[in-house]
Parts: sequence; structure tokens; C-alpha cells
Amino acid sequence: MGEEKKGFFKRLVSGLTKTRDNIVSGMDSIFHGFSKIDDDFYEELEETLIMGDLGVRATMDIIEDLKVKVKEQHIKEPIECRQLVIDSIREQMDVGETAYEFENRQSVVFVIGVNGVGKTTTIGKLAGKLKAQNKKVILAAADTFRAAAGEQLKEWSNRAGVEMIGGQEGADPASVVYDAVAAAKARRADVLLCDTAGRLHNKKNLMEELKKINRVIDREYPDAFRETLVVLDATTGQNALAQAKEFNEVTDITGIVLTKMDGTAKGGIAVAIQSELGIPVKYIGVGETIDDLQKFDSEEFVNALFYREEERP
Ligand SMILES: Nc1nc2c(ncn2[C@@H]2O[C@H](COP(=O)(O)OP(=O)(O)OP(=O)(O)O)[C@@H](O)[C@H]2O)c(=O)[nH]1
Repeated sequence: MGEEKKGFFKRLVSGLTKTRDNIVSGMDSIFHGFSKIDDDFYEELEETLIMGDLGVRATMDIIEDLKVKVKEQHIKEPIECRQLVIDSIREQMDVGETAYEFENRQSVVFVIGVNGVGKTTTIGKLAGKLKAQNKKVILAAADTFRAAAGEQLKEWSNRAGVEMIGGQEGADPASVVYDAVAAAKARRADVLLCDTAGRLHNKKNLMEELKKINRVIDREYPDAFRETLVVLDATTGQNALAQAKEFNEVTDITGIVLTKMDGTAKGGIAVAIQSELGIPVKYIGVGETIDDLQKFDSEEFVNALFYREEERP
């Protein structure tokens, strides 16, 4: 294992302590506590997975899959189910190879999310990450709905050492994006990160706003690659999944950022999101500082949950 991966694994392991306690300890007490595989066993397992925020659909699929395999392979001991469940969770999370194309081409990244999920912080972290890769980054403060949003983003642009283009409170977000595109072209920027609003209670307006912004990009910056990231707060569990579903109805999401994965018991939501929506979690937030954003890897996530370092497959 490379040093970078090793570090990622270690941090993931410690960050996922509560999630592990929540899901894995519960599962293990079932595997050890039951002497036979019966309806009660399946029911308890199902409850544990649901309580672990894996989502109803993924849980049902995992239980069904387990039942089939237990029959086919004539499994009698509950503990033999452990590996089958781990494999099944991994399959549920399979969304194919996750692409980070926008990091390496001229691109526009829309970042969407409701208030308080960590959207501004995420944009700041992402800007810092790209800057560290010698990319020229410009931020567009297109969440003009709240006065504080622009100021907060400005702080992050200073921290990351990148330029920010903003507008007056209440300004048309599309006009801010228009100005930001002009700046991006003039400065030959690599990545334009747009802080876009996320008012889910007014879906129609949000849809119109995003369409309008997209039209500006179509016209002014047609060659730029487009990425749409939705930021979700992992600590809100099923609520995060519901938000992802709603945003998915409004626009084409290309990736999810799950924030506050440090210390939450609800990390299982990553399984629910990838399983139910088929959209990759591309990054996780693991703290409040600029370095606390990591690429997400489903394999590593499952390994960090279920295996000690020396047992890793
Ligand atoms: N522990 C932890 N805290 C985070 C993480 N990401 C963001 N936060 C904190 O969450 C709070 C909200 O973050 P913001 O970036 O202000 O959230 P926002 O979505 O932009 O919210 P508004 O500015 O209110 O729209 C802040 O206190 C952040 O420091 C994370 O990954 N881990």
C-alpha cells in the first residue's frame, strides 16, 4: 500500500469509529449471538443495517442476496454470513470507476447544497486542493441569496489563495457566473468553482436558476467541462439521502460530497446514496480545515469499516 493510501486508511479508520460502532458492532453481535439462521436472525440484521443508515433499498437487497446465498451454499452458521454481507455491501456501492476529469481540464464546477451542510467550506477546501496541484482556480460567489454567503466564501478564497468574483446581495446568480466566466477566460483559469444556491423548498426557481446559469456557460464557455457536485451533511443521515434525491430531480448530479464524516455514526449513508442513486460520493469532508477534504474510495471505506489494517483483503 502506498504511503498516501495508508494515511487515508488510518484517518478513515479513526473517523469512522462511531459508524463502525453503529453498524459493525451491531452486526457482529448478531453473527455471534444467534446459533442458527432463521427469520429472527434476518430481521435483526435488517434492523441493524437500517439503523446504520444504509437505506431501506440497499438493506432489502443485501438481505435478499444473503438469503439466496445461504440457500445455495448450504450455510448453517450465522458467522459465515459476515463475509457475504460485506461483499454484498461492496456490490451495492459499485458505481463503476469514479471520474475526476474536471480536475484535469478546463472546467466549470457547480456546487449545490442547502444552508449549513458545509458548502462554502467544501468549495474552499476544493480550491485549496486544486491550487496545491498548480491549477489556476477562480471562485464565483453565485449564491447571492444570503449576504453572509459571499463574505464567507471570500474568507475561503483568501485562505486558499485564489481569486473570487462576487456580486451584490440579491444579484442575478447568472450575471455573477457571466462575470466569473469572463475572468476565467481572461486569466486562463483551469477550474471555475461556482457556489450556487440550494433552496430546495423552491424547486422550480432553483431549476430555472441552474438552467439560466447553464445557458450562460453554453454560450460563453462552451468548451469547458461541466461537473455538478451536491454537498450533503453526513450527520443528517436519511435526510441527506432525501436531499440528494430532490436535487437529482432538479439537475444532473455528477458527484456527491459528504461532509462531517469525521466522528459521525451515520457514515452508512454513503452506501445508501451510491446504492439508491448510483451517483458516486467523490469527496468526503473530515474536518474544518482546508486540508480536510479527501477523495472517497468505496473499497477503502468498506475495508476501513470491517477490517483491521492487518486483516485487509
Ligand atoms: N467537522 C466538520 N465540520 C465541517 C465539515 N465541513 C464543514 N464543516 C462545518 O460546518 C459548518 C457549516 O459549514 P459552511 O461551509 O458554513 O456551510 P454552508 O453549507 O456554506 O452553510 P451556509 O454558509 O450557512 O449556507 C461550519 O462550522 C464548518 O466548519 C467537515 O467535513 N467536518
